[in-house]
Amino acid sequence: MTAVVEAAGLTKHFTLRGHGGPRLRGRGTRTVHAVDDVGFRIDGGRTLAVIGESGCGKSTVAKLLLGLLSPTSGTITVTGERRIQLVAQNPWSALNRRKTIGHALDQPLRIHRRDLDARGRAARIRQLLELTSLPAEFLDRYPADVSGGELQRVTIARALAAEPRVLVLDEPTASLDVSVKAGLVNLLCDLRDDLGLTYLLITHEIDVARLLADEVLVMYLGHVVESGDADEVFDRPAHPYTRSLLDSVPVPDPRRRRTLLPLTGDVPSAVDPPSGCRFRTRCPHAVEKCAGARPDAVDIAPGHTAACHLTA
Ligand SMILES: Nc1ncnc2c1ncn2[C@@H]1O[C@H](COP(=O)(O)OP(=O)(O)OP(=O)(O)O)[C@@H](O)[C@H]1O
Repeated sequence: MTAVVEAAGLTKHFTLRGHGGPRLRGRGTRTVHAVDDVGFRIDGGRTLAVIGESGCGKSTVAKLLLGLLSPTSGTITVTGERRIQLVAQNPWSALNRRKTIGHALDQPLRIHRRDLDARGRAARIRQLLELTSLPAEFLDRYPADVSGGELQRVTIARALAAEPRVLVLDEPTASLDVSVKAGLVNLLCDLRDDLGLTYLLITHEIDVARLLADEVLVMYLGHVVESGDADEVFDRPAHPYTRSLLDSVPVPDPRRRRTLLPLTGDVPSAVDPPSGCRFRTRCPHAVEKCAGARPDAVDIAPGHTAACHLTA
């Protein structure tokens, strides 16, 4: 396996200046620890899911990969040509309501496939619709004429027009009904396998991560608290945060139910994160040591690590 995406010591701090913001409570400069010393790799054709509550740094990792932000320190690299596309949560905001779907698909081809003439682009557009299981008559329709699930397929088709190797899927199913979610997840699996795509999936939907991910990175307040093979992490979570996060999701299969440790309270501010283990202020098992040094990631099983003083 060869790594297509690799992050090492990846760190992004945002500086809040002046005394205008409500978070500053006065003058001076504060630092938002959005992403701190994060490392991972995604091999070609694989899916890494980054999971965690809102504010844990998932979108910041995605923006660093897309090159929309530059790291404060550390690196995030993509091998070969940097062909990465984003599939965002809200397909309505990603598309121009006044332009047809045909236009939305033609636009990226004009930029990324200069080798194609009008006829070549029309053929490629038909292929893109087929790839995403959309009918050819969609070409003349407007975003308002199709359902949310169909529109998300259009945004996937549009992303594919740029011939990417890597797709960043940022909450791709969050705006969709449960009934259309499964179809979209299946489509994403098929596209990955047929086109050899590599995915970075950002989600707070554990069921979607379970279906799509090969590997999982669990983030809490900018830190990676657990990572590894998806089945291993989901079936044998080692970090108290992962266990609580998974316990917050209803599980229909009683064999998969664990002792419930649901999350209580909110994620603390990333401006002044807790010392040591950042989860300690909400952790039911926290002991004095947890406020001291940041726990190192230790091996739980081959390819499965957790950063908790109590599992070390
Ligand atoms: N441009 C910015 N300036 C200041 N702080 C920021 C900025 N972008 C993100 N943050 C902060 O960085 C932290 C991580 O945010 P991020 O959006 O990456 O989290 P997330 O896990 O993706 O959450 P969500 O699911 O809500 O998008 C949060 O505390 C957020 O407020």
